[in-house]
Amino acid sequence: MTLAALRITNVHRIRLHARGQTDSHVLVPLKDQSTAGFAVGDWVLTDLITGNILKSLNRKSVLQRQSPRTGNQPQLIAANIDTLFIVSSCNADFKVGWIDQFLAMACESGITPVVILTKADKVESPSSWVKQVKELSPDLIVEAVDAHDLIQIKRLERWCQPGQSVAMVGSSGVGKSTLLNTLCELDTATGGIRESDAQGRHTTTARSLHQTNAGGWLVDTPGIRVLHLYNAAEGINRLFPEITELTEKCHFQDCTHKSEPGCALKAALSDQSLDQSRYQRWEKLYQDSNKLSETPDALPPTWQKKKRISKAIKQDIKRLKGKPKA
Ligand SMILES: Nc1nc2c(ncn2[C@@H]2O[C@H](COP(=O)(O)OP(=O)(O)OP(=O)(O)O)[C@@H](O)[C@H]2O)c(=O)[nH]1
Ligand SMILES: [Zn+2]
Repeated sequence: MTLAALRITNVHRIRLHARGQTDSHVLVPLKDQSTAGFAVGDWVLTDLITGNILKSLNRKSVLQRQSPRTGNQPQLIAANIDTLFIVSSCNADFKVGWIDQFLAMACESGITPVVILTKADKVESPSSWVKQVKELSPDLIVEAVDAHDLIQIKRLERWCQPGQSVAMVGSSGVGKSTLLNTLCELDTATGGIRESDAQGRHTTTARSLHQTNAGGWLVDTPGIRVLHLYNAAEGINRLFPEITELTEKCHFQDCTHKSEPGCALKAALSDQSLDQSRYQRWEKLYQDSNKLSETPDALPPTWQKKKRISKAIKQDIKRLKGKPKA
């Protein structure tokens, strides 16, 4: 038996591609293993003689979404990732809700999010685009670049050093393949699996792991156009810490922040100590993450809870009635 730790570079329906120190391997999972259980970026202990995967090594992080096919099952996007490049462009209307979902997904997994705005060469003032994104979250890292420009792309290399792994997400046409080609010096033909779409445009279709010029790893994740968060309550909480803090002060532990008395969120909205737009973004993320979730992060009031609410209201009324008149 010759053992080696290999890193999964591509996941196909019946086989996996993996890389060792210097060579590439094709692995066929055993009968009790399914390729769906592996993610690009996974480390596997393999017997090089038989090609059998003996063990999947523990993941330090995992990016996953709700499977678009099976609903509430998780679908693995990538594993062992340190940084998530959320790619948008300076000449497209970037959708705040879309960026928020990826921010929550990164926060959930303990991955550093970095927003990359491509096509900075096509606009007069890239800084105004950067400012718009920075308004989403005070600590958010945002970089505006021309994805073709090797010198500008050097700014992204601090996340691509040896031992580091980056995953890249973004809608079609924002410049992910261009970034991949510049960061990894690939030519388009080897940059990924590309197919023509209905308009005859070339588009990348498979997730894959590539070594960057700086010595790290980059996972391209084409085809992630719709994202339904999977188990992202913790990520949403981390993204909106001031709202999380308020929800802990609500009178009812399972407050839905709709009509309950003693809701700290509603109080903060009415005295304007809570930013309305951040509240709306938080609410949208929660609603989206609960749409398909098997174990919703926030449940609607149950009959027990309604009963407790009406009891609390009755107690309040009684207390007020009992108060001596001033
Ligand atoms: N001027 C300019 N053009 C860019 C930049 N980034 C990408 N492009 C161009 O935009 C077009 C789409 O870029 P791609 O890199 O193929 O986009 P993609 O995100 O990989 O698209 P899919 O493969 O469909 O997911 C190409 O014609 C690129 O040359 C940039 O920073 N500046
Ligand atoms: Zn509340």
